[in-house]
Amino acid sequence: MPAKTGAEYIERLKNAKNNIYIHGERVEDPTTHPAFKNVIQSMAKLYDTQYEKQEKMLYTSPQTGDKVGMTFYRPETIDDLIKRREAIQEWARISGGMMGRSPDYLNAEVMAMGVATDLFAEDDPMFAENAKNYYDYARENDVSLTHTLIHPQVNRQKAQHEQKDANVALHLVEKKSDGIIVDGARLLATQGGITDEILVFPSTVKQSGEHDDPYSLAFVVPNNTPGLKYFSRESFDYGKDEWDHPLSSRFEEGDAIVYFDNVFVPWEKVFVCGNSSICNRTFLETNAVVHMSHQVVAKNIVKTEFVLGVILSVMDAIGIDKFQHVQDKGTEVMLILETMKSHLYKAEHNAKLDKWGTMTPDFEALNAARNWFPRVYPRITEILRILGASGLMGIPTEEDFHHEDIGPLLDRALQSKNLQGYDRVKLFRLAWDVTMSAFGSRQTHYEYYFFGDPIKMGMTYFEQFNKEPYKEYVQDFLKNVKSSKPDFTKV
Ligand SMILES: Cc1cc2nc3c(=O)[nH]c(=O)nc-3n(C[C@H](O)[C@H](O)[C@H](O)COP(=O)(O)OP(=O)(O)OC[C@H]3O[C@@H](n4cnc5c(N)ncnc54)[C@H](O)[C@@H]3O)c2cc1C
Repeated sequence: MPAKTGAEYIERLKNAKNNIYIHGERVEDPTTHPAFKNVIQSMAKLYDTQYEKQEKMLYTSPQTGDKVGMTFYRPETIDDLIKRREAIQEWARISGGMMGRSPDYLNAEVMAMGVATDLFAEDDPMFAENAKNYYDYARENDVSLTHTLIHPQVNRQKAQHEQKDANVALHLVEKKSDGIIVDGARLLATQGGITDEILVFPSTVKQSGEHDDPYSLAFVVPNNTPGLKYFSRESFDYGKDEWDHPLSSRFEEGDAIVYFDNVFVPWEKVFVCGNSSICNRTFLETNAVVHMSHQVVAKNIVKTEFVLGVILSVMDAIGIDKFQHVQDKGTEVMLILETMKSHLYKAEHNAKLDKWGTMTPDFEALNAARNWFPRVYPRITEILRILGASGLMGIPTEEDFHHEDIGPLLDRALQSKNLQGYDRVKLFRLAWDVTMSAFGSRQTHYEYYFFGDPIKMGMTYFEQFNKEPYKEYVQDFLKNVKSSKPDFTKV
């Protein structure tokens, strides 16, 4: 089946009748529900773009000859890697990088795990075959995915099996001849319920011991599998129009707690079954984390370009661009952008074929970028907030501008250096939605946490960093410093 269109994505969701709960009700049809219908339209736009820009967004399937999504592509050369990244950035531009779970993120994971399958075979060759088949299936059917990696946040000092109610977390209940039964809760699925299927994988950073084997699982199921439930958080799409909420009204992806109520998973959809050792190594040893980081860094470059554009437009609008500290803040964001681009460039141009023949970006560069961006994105939005000042609060709605008494007054009162009040508020509403709305705050939270706890990621980075050359460098330097060390044994 060729890559899907937006209409096909919507049709599948309508027919799937996934079990989603929000605001105290069960959602009958997410495609028409106020909390989901707008982001579903944005997802549909991504899929339609595949056909509007076929040259960039599609390629010929090696299996069926159909045109399939470029974001499933398995790169074999550096040019391939760049082609895939250009497709990623094409999608990211549609939302200003505000859709963290555009399908390319998990398509990269499915591709990597479907090719580098040796690890899954450690337990049973069937699991490796499953991973390979799933990549083929997802690519050929343009399956949209969410994923869930984390156990419930009960007591982080204890391993899962030590928790007071350990089986609150997703765990293996039973192995049967045709599959497994799993039960319990998992966190946190962005776009939970509004994709076709859900991937369950271990955390990218947290490690488990063998006592946690019953909680160490990797599998995939359709979202309408009996017993699978999504408990969505309150929606930040308040039903306002695009002018008032330019981002929240279109790109609010939602996050959901996932509950597996004795869910049956057929063996052919299982990749890891009760093996913490394999889980601990999954993301690194399959290079999935490398390909996912490539997507993330490419997407976050677009996001930084977008927010920098908003910052510069705000500066122009209120005539602050010549002030020293304002320029310095603009420079801070420009430096972040250029540094991210350098990471990406290094990652792509130092890419190497891995042992499975996949062109794999240089992880050193991507790992630095994925550890760094969560630390600086909050600063980027802080800068926009500081520069916007009261302008981020003086933002009447479009209806106010249409009111015959006050519209003309607002248009005059809120004028800026280069804009009439109406256009200046349109810009500042965007700045507010990037920074201060519920949607904007969640974006900052998302960038900080979505890849894992940045503190834990930073510790792993520190531990894995090759520190010896730098210590030796200083040792050599010290050796050459003229010294006359006293003989302390004689004192
Ligand atoms: C907006 C958003 C969207 C997300 N989307 C997804 C998604 O689609 N799929 C998915 O699987 N996950 C998703 N996540 C979850 C994300 O993976 C986790 O937030 C992340 O892994 C951190 O885990 P946690 O939230 O359980 O934090 P915790 O692990 O509970 O940490 C809470 C705090 O305690 C500290 N802490 C915890 N343990 C230790 C320790 N041992 N030593 C020192 N400090 C510690 C942490 O540093 C942190 O400050 C999302 C998160 C957010 C915020």
